[in-house]
Amino acid sequence: MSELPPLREVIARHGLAASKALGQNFLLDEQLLARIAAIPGPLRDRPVLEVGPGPGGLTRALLRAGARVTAIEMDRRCLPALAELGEAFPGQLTVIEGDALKLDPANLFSEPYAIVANLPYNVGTALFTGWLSGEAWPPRWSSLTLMFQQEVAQRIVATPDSDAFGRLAILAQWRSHARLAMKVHRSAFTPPPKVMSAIVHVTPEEAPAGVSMRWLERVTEAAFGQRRKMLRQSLKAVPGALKTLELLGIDPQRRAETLEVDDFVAIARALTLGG
Ligand SMILES: C[S@@+](CC[C@H](N)C(=O)[O-])C[C@H]1O[C@@H](n2cnc3c(N)ncnc32)[C@H](O)[C@@H]1O
Repeated sequence: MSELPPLREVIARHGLAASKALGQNFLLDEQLLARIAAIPGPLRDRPVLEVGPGPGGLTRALLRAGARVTAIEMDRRCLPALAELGEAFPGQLTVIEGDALKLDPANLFSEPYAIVANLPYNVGTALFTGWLSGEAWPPRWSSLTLMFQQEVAQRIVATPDSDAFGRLAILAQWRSHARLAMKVHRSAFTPPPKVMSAIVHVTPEEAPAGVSMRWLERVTEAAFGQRRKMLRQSLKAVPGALKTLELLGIDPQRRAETLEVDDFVAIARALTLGG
């Protein structure tokens, strides 16, 4: 294991007081960071995209695991600390200064890459939905290992018949496997956020044939936009949807959250076929 200065020292030496505006809550416990870096599986010589490395705690864990890391960070104050880290792991770390919301990571890699990130809540959710929403499948990434507020993580892995089940679960599960990999107590962060966090791990699976993402989104948006209503009401505005329920034998008196992910896929497939 490379000898590196403790993260607290790196933060103090580079004046990296956590910025609220940038959603900075740093992880400093190196054992915890090593466990997070192990979630994607063996990383030796594997390309990894890390979004929001900050002072580099998770980054050093990924580098120690042998990954070839490309890291995107928008806080330029962190760049000297990350440059030092790069020197300790020659040839393993590339740092890009920028806003991950404005960059297409696929352009940075020539082979499948694992994405790992501990991001501010709003940025994490926006990137997550973007990475899962492309029509092209499988995606260029091989897995997502992302920290969320625990409540959001639970919505991503939710199963039917629960309040947490909705658009996010369907987006994450209809052609991927999503699991809650680790809960992280708020006290693990500096400074501690108000709520608990959890890490979700997502791997792509084969996409069901004949389903367009656009139709799936349209149906789930309508169905969960009025989640307390029966489907015959909530899906009224989606052309062909009520007829499709009848053809598939889905009772229109049911509410969206009682349907399986596969039911939404079947509805979207019929609508995709119909136009
Ligand atoms: C919650 S901190 C985590 C830092 C570090 N990965 C850790 O685990 O200790 C989030 C990091 O993401 C960076 N960040 C926030 N928004 C970003 C964006 N749109 N693009 C790239 N980095 C961003 C912040 O500057 C910060 O360093």
